[in-house]
Amino acid sequence: MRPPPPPVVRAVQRLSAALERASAALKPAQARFLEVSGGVAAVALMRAAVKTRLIEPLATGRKTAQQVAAELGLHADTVHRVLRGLAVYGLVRLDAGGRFTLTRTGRLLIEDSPHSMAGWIRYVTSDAVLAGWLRLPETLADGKPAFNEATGTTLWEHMAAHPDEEAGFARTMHELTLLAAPLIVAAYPWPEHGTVCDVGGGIGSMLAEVLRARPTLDGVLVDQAGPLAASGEYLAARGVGERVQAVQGDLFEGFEARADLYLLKDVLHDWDDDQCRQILRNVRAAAVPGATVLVLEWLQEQNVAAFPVSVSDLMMLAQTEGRQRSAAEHQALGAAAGFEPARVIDTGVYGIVELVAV
Ligand SMILES: C[S@@+](CC[C@H](N)C(=O)[O-])C[C@H]1O[C@@H](n2cnc3c(N)ncnc32)[C@H](O)[C@@H]1O
Repeated sequence: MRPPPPPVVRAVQRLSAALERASAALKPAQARFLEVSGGVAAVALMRAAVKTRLIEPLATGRKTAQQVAAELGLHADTVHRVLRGLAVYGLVRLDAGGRFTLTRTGRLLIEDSPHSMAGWIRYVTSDAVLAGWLRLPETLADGKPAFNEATGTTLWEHMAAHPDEEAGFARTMHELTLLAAPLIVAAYPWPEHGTVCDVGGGIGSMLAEVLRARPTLDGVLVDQAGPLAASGEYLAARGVGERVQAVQGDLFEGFEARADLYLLKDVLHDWDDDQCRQILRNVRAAAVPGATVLVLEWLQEQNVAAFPVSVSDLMMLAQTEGRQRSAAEHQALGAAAGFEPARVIDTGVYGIVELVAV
């Protein structure tokens, strides 16, 4: 039998086993940490790809970085490195011969492709939105709206003063709304007759899908001048232009729009509770008793961390005065403005919180 190792050797062995266990435990944590913090690179790469239309040459087939660079007049070595980075995030594929292929996710970066989300990347990486994110440390201390404090203006004033960004934002909302609209349309028992009014309805993306599903419904679209100006062409292209009345109105000053059903999709999440009550009071003032409001929002429970709703809540924190709320919170806001709660329908993406005017 071999003599036991001296105490100092046993101590070293114990220490090294402990270190090995610790490093085995730490490695996945470190890997996860780097993966999460690498998100900044993913967003920066997507922004560069949209701005230079980097992905578009790949729409016609597999290409090397040299071929992409030649088509776009870009720097070939940098194109290779950036496309290789995009491959890490699954937006393109890279083969051993140095050729890149577009993936279905990457295709969403192409302007004008079906379901393009290029506008979303433009918006979330715009200087103004980034200024809101960068102000978050101060907002943690004082709770003040990050965007407003960073830019000295609200998101909506900023949009009105920058028509290009306003059009880009409307397009972004349009892209996002089209993703969820089929689920929302399928989940709710829309009436056959009457009028649906989309309040803060942007260019009418949601309203158009409801009207297409119910050819005997009419529509009213309430929003500010910028989105309304773009709505005419869009609604006509969707074949519902003749059934929609556009009403330029302000959420806070009130508007005249008599309807059986009002939609508030991704509107209340932009505002604080007092502002939400004011908006709902103005909808109540426009409505008759018995009219229904559908609040269409991603629903956030206080103690549930979930994607995408909790990330959307942070976007609201960085960009607006609002937040994502639970169904019960929407019902409480509605009760303060003259609405009774009715059904809550989970579409799997959006919640539909039904409120009835009393
Ligand atoms: C987050 S977007 C939602 C757009 C649309 N409901 C959708 O889901 O695609 C908020 C909308 O509220 C509109 N809005 C913001 N402030 C407003 C105001 N004071 N009066 C009327 N509309 C306003 C914006 O123009 C924008 O279209």
